[in-house]
This record gives sequence, C-alpha cells and structure tokens, in this order.
Amino acid sequence: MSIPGIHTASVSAPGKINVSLQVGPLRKDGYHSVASVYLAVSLLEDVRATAGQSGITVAVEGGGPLRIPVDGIPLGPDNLVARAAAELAHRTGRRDPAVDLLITKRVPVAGGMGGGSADAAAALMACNSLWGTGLSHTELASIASGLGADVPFALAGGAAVGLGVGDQLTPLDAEASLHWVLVASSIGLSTPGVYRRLDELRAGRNIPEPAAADPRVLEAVRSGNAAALAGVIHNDLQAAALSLAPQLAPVLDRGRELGALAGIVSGSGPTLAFLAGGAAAAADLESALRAEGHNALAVHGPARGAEVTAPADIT
Ligand SMILES: C[C@](O)(CO)[C@H](O)COP(=O)(O)OP(=O)(O)OC[C@H]1O[C@@H](n2ccc(N)nc2=O)[C@H](O)[C@@H]1O
Ligand SMILES: Nc1ncnc2c1ncn2[C@@H]1O[C@H](COP(=O)(O)OP(=O)(O)OP(=O)(O)O)[C@@H](O)[C@H]1O
Repeated sequence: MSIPGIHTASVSAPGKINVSLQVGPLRKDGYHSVASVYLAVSLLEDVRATAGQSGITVAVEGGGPLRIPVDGIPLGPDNLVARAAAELAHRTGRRDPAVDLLITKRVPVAGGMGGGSADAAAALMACNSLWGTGLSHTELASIASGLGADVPFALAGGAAVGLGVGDQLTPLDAEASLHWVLVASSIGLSTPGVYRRLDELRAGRNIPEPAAADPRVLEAVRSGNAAALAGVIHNDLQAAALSLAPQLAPVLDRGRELGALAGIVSGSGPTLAFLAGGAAAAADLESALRAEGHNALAVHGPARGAEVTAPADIT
C-alpha cells in the first residue's frame, strides 16, 4: 500500500573518489578485500520515484556539467535502481511494486566514481519514502551492501574508511573541504575487468590482506590538508586501469604540469581526479584543462550522502 496522497519522492546521492585504495588478493567469492578511504564529492545523481501503473520502470536523462551520454545504460531489471526497488519491495513484503524511476545522471558511466551505486542508494531512499516503508538508515545500508560494494558509502556520504569489500564503513570527521578537478573520459572501464587486470599484473606475487587504511591519509583527510594528502594519495587499481587505457597516463602528467598537487585514477577509472590546493586553484586548473580540450570539472568533498531533495507530493 502507498501512503494515500503521496506520489513522488526525489533523492540525491553523490559520486565518490577513493583517495586511497589498497587491494588484497582475489578471494574465493570473486571479490577482493580492500582498505579504501572514500570521499563523496559534489557531483550528484538524482533519482525521482513516482507511483506507477505497473511494475518497475526506469528512465535516464543525461547532461549535467560533464555532459554525460546515457545511451548504453540498461533500462530493464538490470539497472541498479530497479534492483534496489525490487529488493526493498521484497524485504518489506510489498508484492507487485509499481514505481517509475527517473535517474538524472551527472556522474560518468562506468567511470570509477560509483555513479550506478549512487543511483542505487538514491532509489532505496526514494522508494522507502514513497512507499512509507520506514526502514532505518541501518536497514537500508544492509540492503545496500547486497547491491554492490560501493552502495553503502553512497548512502552514507561524507568521508569514510571502507574495509571488507568496501562496504564495512567507519565514518571520518573531516574539518575542511578538499578541492579536486575531475577529468571524464569518453571511454568506460569495466570494474571486474580492472580488478582482473590487477590480478594478472600481480601474478606470482604474494599479496597481503589490506588490514587498515593508511593513517597518514586519514590524518590528511580529517584536517583537510591537501598538501599532505598529495604525498600519500594512492590507488592500487591505477596501474591496471592505465594498462587497459594507456591514453590516460599523459593526461595525468598534464594535470600535474598545470598545477595539480597530485593526480589519481578514480576507483577503477577511467575518470581522473586531480587534487588542488584550494577552490581558486581548482577553478584555474579546470579552465586550463578545458582549454586543452579535456572534459574537466571542479568539485569538492566531503559531500553529503543520499538525502531527500523534494518531499513527497501530498495531495
Ligand atoms: C573500484 C571500487 O569502486 C572502489 O571503491 C569498488 O571496489 C567497486 O565497487 P562496485 O562497483 O560497487 O562493485 P560491485 O558491483 O560490488 O562488484 C563488481 C565486481 O567488481 C569486482 N570487485 C568489486 C569490489 C571488490 N572489493 N572486489 C572486487 O573484486 C568483482 O569482480 C565484482 O564482481
Ligand atoms: N543506474 C546505473 N547507472 C549506470 N550504470 C548502470 C546503472 N545500472 C546498471 N549499470 C551498469 O553498470 C555499469 C557500471 O556502472 P557505473 O557507472 O556504476 O560504474 P562505475 O562508476 O565505474 O562503478 P564503480 O566505481 O562503483 O566501480 C554500466 O556500464 C552499466 O552497464
């Protein structure tokens, strides 16, 4: 049953950068244990859930400052928002859920910024609001981890350490914002493909389990010290992403030449994230990279996690 008179709910959720990502050996379940330091950034996805006629439908509109093309995103039951809605309905005993989900996409698709994960987190919260199912944040987080390793963080936002497959979160209090410039790529990289390439690159080596996040990274994120963070930023998936997309390496170099304190592949890539000394430096770097034809955008983080942006319509 819908709550009478409530017809839509809109929720935003952020994309992320992993400012540090250590990856352990391949596990029997096909995943890798990680020690990740997540930072949510000010590039948001929106999901609007509207009471529908029949079944779960998905539509996507693109655009946003990075002009994200949306063709190729599955619109059927494989879309993460449809899986999120179906799983919430299942867990709350809601038979034959009818909801129309509209994604407004601003985070690069297959870009390593957890865009699909943000959509899933937003859809969970939007349907919870639309249907009045009243699940707590903790209950939504437990559904989220079944949808993907990055989904709990998209729900939580802010800055956090992620252990396990990235879903066991400990929030980090950050005192100040960090400023970044993203460079989106015209290609996508498959996350499992990048993890597979990392395993190939490491073949024959003994890889330790990542036990904890680097304390120097934690201190730099807590204090918002960009210069300190620049020296310790690290992504174990970077070599694998660059081996699959070697054209990214000169762009990383160029960002640094143009003034970035550091540059990194975001998650499984191919989006690049350049750390700037402050808001003005980020704006300058965005302009310089755009002048050279790159699809660049200044963002900052930590940004808030999934949150209702438009209250449900009450008639
Ligand atoms: C690269 C990161 O974005 C960094 O935060 C995440 O590790 C990926 O998170 P995600 O896209 O939410 O990942 P999922 O959708 O759960 O998994 C997709 C695939 O990525 C690989 N995968 C993912 C997470 C992880 N800790 N180890 C893995 O090996 C597995 O092959 C898995 O089948
Ligand atoms: N809502 C969605 N948005 C984007 N892609 C989706 C969505 N649902 C399913 N997909 C599929 O998942 C693939 C990866 O999507 P996504 O944009 O989340 O990648 P990503 O940001 O690299 O993920 P991550 O950083 O979490 O590894 C897409 O190529 C697409 O086929």
